[in-house]
Amino acid sequence: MTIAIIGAGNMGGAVLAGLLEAGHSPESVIVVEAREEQAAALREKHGIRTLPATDAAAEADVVVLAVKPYGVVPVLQSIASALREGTTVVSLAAGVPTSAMEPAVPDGVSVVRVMPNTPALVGEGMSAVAGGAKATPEAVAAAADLMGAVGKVVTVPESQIDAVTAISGSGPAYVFLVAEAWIEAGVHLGLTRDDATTLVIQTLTGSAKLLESGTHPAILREQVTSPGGTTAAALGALEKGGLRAAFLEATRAAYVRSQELS
Ligand SMILES: NC(=O)C1=CN([C@@H]2O[C@H](COP(=O)(O)OP(=O)(O)OC[C@H]3O[C@@H](n4cnc5c(N)ncnc54)[C@H](O)[C@@H]3O)[C@@H](O)[C@H]2O)C=CC1
Ligand SMILES: O=C(O)[C@@H]1CCC=N1
Repeated sequence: MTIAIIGAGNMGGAVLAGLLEAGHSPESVIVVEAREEQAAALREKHGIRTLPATDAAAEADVVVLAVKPYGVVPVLQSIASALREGTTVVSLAAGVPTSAMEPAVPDGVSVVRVMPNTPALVGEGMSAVAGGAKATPEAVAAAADLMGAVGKVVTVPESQIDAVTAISGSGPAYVFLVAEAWIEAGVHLGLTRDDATTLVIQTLTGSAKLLESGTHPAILREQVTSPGGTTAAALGALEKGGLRAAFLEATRAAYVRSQELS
């Protein structure tokens, strides 16, 4: 199977690295990248080919679109005549519905929309996959397989992609903001910035692993919370500060913004 990646920045670059790591041969992956310096660096690092978009599209069984959202439809229009029947187009772009992409491709080409997130850069991504109206089940499965190279995958109806964007697409930024605030809080308490950073990152990593064990978050939280103790004092302050309400509001804002962008 030949995979063409159009746009090898953060997301496209992560998918490229994940595919090669998962055992795809460099000969089976073609990159289309507007920045020649980046294209040359990827050729050098991975031994892959870079080609003009139409040449890559003509060879590909799967075309991954990882350009900025405004570039998606123009790129599809520019490669449409080169796409063969049976090709799958997988778009990673936020806010571009399959209904906007499907008119740009010939009949017999499946369009699948994916919402990934940046931990894909380290093989720990979370992607949701949604097939367009004309996508075959095989095409949806191929997209899920592709994103499986850089993390976990769920399949959802496209109507839920805005909610996915609000939860996992934008989600890493929520964690990074919390980490930033938490580290600064440690510095306020007199820790060195290095120590505070180590304490926070390892606490996040260890807690994420405990969550992965499948125990409900409320039970894990109770295990940390002695009656009348330090955690109870901190949690009381977080509740008073409106943490839960802030999460509801934040994700609602991302959801609404995702709908607006579409
Ligand atoms: N960064 C994020 O957290 C997420 C990004 N996405 C989506 O992924 C897509 C890519 O985002 P990033 O990787 O962050 O952007 P980026 O700016 O890092 O990468 C885009 C790449 O496409 C290249 N490019 C632009 N036009 C091109 C063209 N016509 N032909 C070939 N290459 C072209 C650019 O040179 C650049 O390397 C966007 O549509 C975004 O909505 C989706 C979910 C999360
Ligand atoms: O902020 C954004 O619009 C994109 C979508 C999900 C993550 N980044």
